[in-house]
Amino acid sequence: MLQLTDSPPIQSLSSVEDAYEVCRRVTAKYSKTFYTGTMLMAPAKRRAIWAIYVWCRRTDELVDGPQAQFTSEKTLDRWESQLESIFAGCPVDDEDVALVDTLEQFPLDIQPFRDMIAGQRMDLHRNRYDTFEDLELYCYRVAGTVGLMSTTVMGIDTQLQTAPWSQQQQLDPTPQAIALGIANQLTNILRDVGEDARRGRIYLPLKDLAAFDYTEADLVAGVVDERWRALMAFQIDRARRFYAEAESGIGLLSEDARWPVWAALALYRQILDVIEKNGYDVFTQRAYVPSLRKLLTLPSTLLKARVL
Ligand SMILES: CC(C)=CCC/C(C)=C/CC/C(C)=C/CC/C(C)=C/[C@@H]1[C@@H](COP(=O)(O)OP(=O)(O)O)[C@]1(C)CC/C=C(\C)CC/C=C(\C)CCC=C(C)C
Ligand SMILES: Nc1ncnc2c1ncn2[C@@H]1O[C@H](COP(=O)(O)OP(=O)(O)OP(=O)(O)O)[C@@H](O)[C@H]1O
Ligand SMILES: [Mn+2]
Repeated sequence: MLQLTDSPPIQSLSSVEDAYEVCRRVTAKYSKTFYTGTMLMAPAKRRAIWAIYVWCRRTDELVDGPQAQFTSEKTLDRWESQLESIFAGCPVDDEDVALVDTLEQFPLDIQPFRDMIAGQRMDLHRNRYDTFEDLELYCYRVAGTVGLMSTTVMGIDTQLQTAPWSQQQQLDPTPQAIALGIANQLTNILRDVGEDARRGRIYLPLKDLAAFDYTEADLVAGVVDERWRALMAFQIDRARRFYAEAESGIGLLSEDARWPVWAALALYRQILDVIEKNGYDVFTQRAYVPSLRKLLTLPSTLLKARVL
């Protein structure tokens, strides 16, 4: 598991190549979907995403990982200081070396990284969300921000920027990048309802539960009945609407980024299909897309990347 080092800075940090290899291994281990997406990318962009993935994973692990019980606001303050150091070109530990190198090649803005930490601060103090608007802010912070980081690395199609008709078109894919992050986070929340409830967290908006006459006690008990199925169908439909919004922005990305993003979108969205196939029982079984199914999905995403 990833650990945030409390020890004094390591004197001899790893080489850039070794740091990227660590990031590659961590991405492959913790997210087969995103690792698959990165393997469709050009090498420089692929390893930059690995470096960002590891920073995001370490940030999430502070509040979600095995050391979470020791994490306080001060821990996140220290992590934010380490972030400032990285953006100043000064790595503190081995994994930072890869992100420092990435920052030398891609003009990443520090704000989405700060917003991600703000999202983790919400997880420190909050384990219920009354409305979808409350939840949407959380999803922006922990996932929409990843869309912004990733888009900077993948790049926007400059030919579109100079086309004669470009003034009339929306050429900035920021809203769609954020939408894909939110869609992924909503999917992750639906997949992990049982796991999160066992840790005392309910991300599903309480107003949504009430609208389907389903209680927090039902959720903690893992009740799967007509009320639960209707509530989950409503949640899945909303997540799919965010995926649909994201799709409209992929064509604005650099050509070499479109297939990886179509692939990552399609693979993650398939988790929703598996939840439906499992009868919405996210309490006793974890919905996942088998590796073969992931591979069989790739050709159709390549076609979409070329045509749409
Ligand atoms: C192919 C590609 C560019 C992928 C980006 C990979 C990346 C940098 C992901 C970081 C994910 C991460 C660890 C974030 C920390 C907080 C967190 C855990 C967020 C949730 C991710 C779940 O990750 P995982 O499945 O590994 O977690 P489990 O432990 O298995 O639960 C999230 C669901 C957020 C994921 C959000 C994204 C990957 C953003 C996607 C958006 C884009 C790539 C923008 C595309 C651009 C346009 C115009 C559509
Ligand atoms: N956090 C987890 N808890 C339990 N099982 C997991 C977890 N992560 C992955 N698995 C198991 O690993 C296998 C692959 O699942 P999955 O594709 O979701 O892994 P992953 O690497 O987390 O992918 P992604 O995060 O992109 O969805 C499945 O058997 C799944 O049950
Ligand atoms: Mn995972």
